[in-house]
This record gives sequence, C-alpha cells and structure tokens, in this order.
Amino acid sequence: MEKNELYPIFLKVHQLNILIVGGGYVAEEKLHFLLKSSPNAKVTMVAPMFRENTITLAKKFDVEMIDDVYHSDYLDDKHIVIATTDREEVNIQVYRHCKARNTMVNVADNPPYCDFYMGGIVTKGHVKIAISTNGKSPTTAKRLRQFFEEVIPENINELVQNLNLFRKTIKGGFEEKVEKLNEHTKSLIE
Ligand SMILES: C[C@@]1(CC(=O)O)c2cc3[nH]c(cc4nc(cc5[nH]c(cc(n2)[C@H]1CCC(=O)O)[C@@](C)(CC(=O)O)[C@@H]5CCC(=O)O)C(CC(=O)O)=C4CCC(=O)O)c(CCC(=O)O)c3CC(=O)O
Ligand SMILES: NC(=O)C1=CN([C@@H]2O[C@H](COP(=O)(O)OP(=O)(O)OC[C@H]3O[C@@H](n4cnc5c(N)ncnc54)[C@H](O)[C@@H]3O)[C@@H](O)[C@H]2O)C=CC1
Repeated sequence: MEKNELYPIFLKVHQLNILIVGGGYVAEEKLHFLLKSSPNAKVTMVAPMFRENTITLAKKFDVEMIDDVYHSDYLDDKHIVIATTDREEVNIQVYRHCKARNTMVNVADNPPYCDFYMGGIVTKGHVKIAISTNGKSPTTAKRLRQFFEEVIPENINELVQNLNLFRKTIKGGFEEKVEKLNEHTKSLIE
C-alpha cells in the first residue's frame, strides 16, 4: 500500500512571515483555517481585488492587505507563501520565485506546486492534531477534522496541564521520570 510520507511539523507562525497571494474565495478558505488554528499568525496578502468576506476576516485578525498585483519584491522577508490566484501562470511564477529563494510555497489548487499541504486541524487547548490525506481527498481531511473535534474531550487540556505540573515535581533521572509518567498515563490507552 502506498503511504503518506509527508512530515508534519508545528510551526510558530506568530514569528514567521506568511504571504498569501490572491484575495478571493480560496484565499479566504486558507486564511480562515490558518487563523482558526493560529490567530496570531503574521500574515500579509497581496491582490488587486479582495472579496468582502476576505476583507472582514483580514481586518479582524490584523492581516496586512496590499492592493496590488503580485511582484517578487513581495516575497522579501517571507518564510512561507500560499498562492491562490485564479491565474495559473501567476501561481506558477510565485512557485518558481519561491523555489529560487528556498522559500516554502503552496499553490492551493495545484499539488505538484506545493512544498507542503495545509491539513485538517483539531485544536483542544494545548493539544493539536493535524490531518493529511497526502493530497488525495481534502474532503476526507475535513470530515476527519470534524470527527476528532467531536470525539476528543474538551478536558484533554486539563490532563495535559496536570501532567505538565506533575512532570515538574518528579525528582530523579530521565529514565525514572519517563517510568513515572508512563505509569500515570497508562489508563489512557487501556
Ligand atoms: C493538496 C491540498 C493543497 C493545499 O491546498 O494545501 C489541497 C488541494 C485541493 N483542494 C481541493 C478542493 C477542496 N479542498 C477542500 C478543503 C480543504 N482542503 C485542504 C487542504 C488541501 N487541499 C491540501 C491537501 C490536504 C490533504 O492532504 O488532505 C484542507 C484540509 C485545509 C485547508 O484548506 O486549510 C481543507 C479542509 C479544512 C477543514 O474543513 O478542516 C474541499 C472541501 C470543502 O471545502 O468542503 C474541497 C472541495 C472538495 C474536493 O475536491 O475534495 C482541490 C480541487 C480543486 C478543484 O477541483 O478545482 C485541490 C487540488 C487537487 O486536489 O488537485
Ligand atoms: N473556489 C473554490 O472553491 C476553488 C477554486 N480553485 C481554483 O483556485 C483559483 C482561485 O479561485 P477563487 O479564489 O475562487 O478565485 P477568486 O476570483 O475568488 O479570486 C482570485 C483572486 O486572485 C487575485 N489575482 C488575480 N491576479 C492576480 C495577480 N496577478 N496578483 C495577485 N492576485 C491576483 C484576484 O484579485 C482575486 O483576489 C481558481 O483557479 C480556481 O479554479 C480551487 C479549489 C477550490
């Protein structure tokens, strides 16, 4: 069976600069899920036209909106770029410029032109689960996100916080700590 070989990492997007090229429906969807997960993400958008809902969302989260067509100068200082325009040639140009600078890039509707995919994201306090179908079925990623949002109890965060406190009180070496924490959390998987 083919398997998903993507490697998930959890980015501190409040200290990374993200650029979204385009301000339409797809830009809004990508921005919505980015900010739902990470409300303090530092995002700039550039487009000659922003849709009403995109503007409302961007304003609410202090997203900078630049009213212009894409130009490679807008990549300066950016760590991550998401291209969402309705002009394929513009999206591919964004991709090429990013590759030339070693900037991570995602062309929203074009998997071969992605260094990374956005995923389905479930957040419960400090706990976060990211879901990917390897780009095969975004709808499944969405449904799994909805499923886990439903079944993971809200109080999972209390457990994490209690264990964080407990972890600080355990004396002894690394092995002893691991043993005690494993003992305390055994019931979670039984
Ligand atoms: C490869 C990837 C690249 C990327 O965009 O990063 C990608 C690509 C494409 N999406 C398409 C369509 C749709 N995307 C969604 C929804 C989501 N798409 C997301 C991620 C990804 N989408 C990446 C792979 C993720 C993975 O590995 O599973 C989610 C998880 C996260 C997010 O968007 O932030 C978010 C759900 C968030 C949530 O609800 O939690 C829906 C469902 C809906 O809107 O109800 C539809 C319509 C139904 C359908 O087509 O399935 C098309 C076809 C376009 C066309 O037909 O023209 C392509 C292009 C292609 O597949 O070729
Ligand atoms: N709408 C959808 O649900 C989906 C659409 N797509 C594809 O994604 C693309 C975008 O779709 P939508 O967001 O719906 O289109 P849209 O028309 O809502 O938005 C397009 C955006 O691109 C901007 N743009 C155009 N040329 C630009 C340039 N040179 N520089 C910067 N920005 C520029 C426009 O100003 C506008 O903000 C289309 O190719 C579509 O086929 C893919 C998946 C789903």
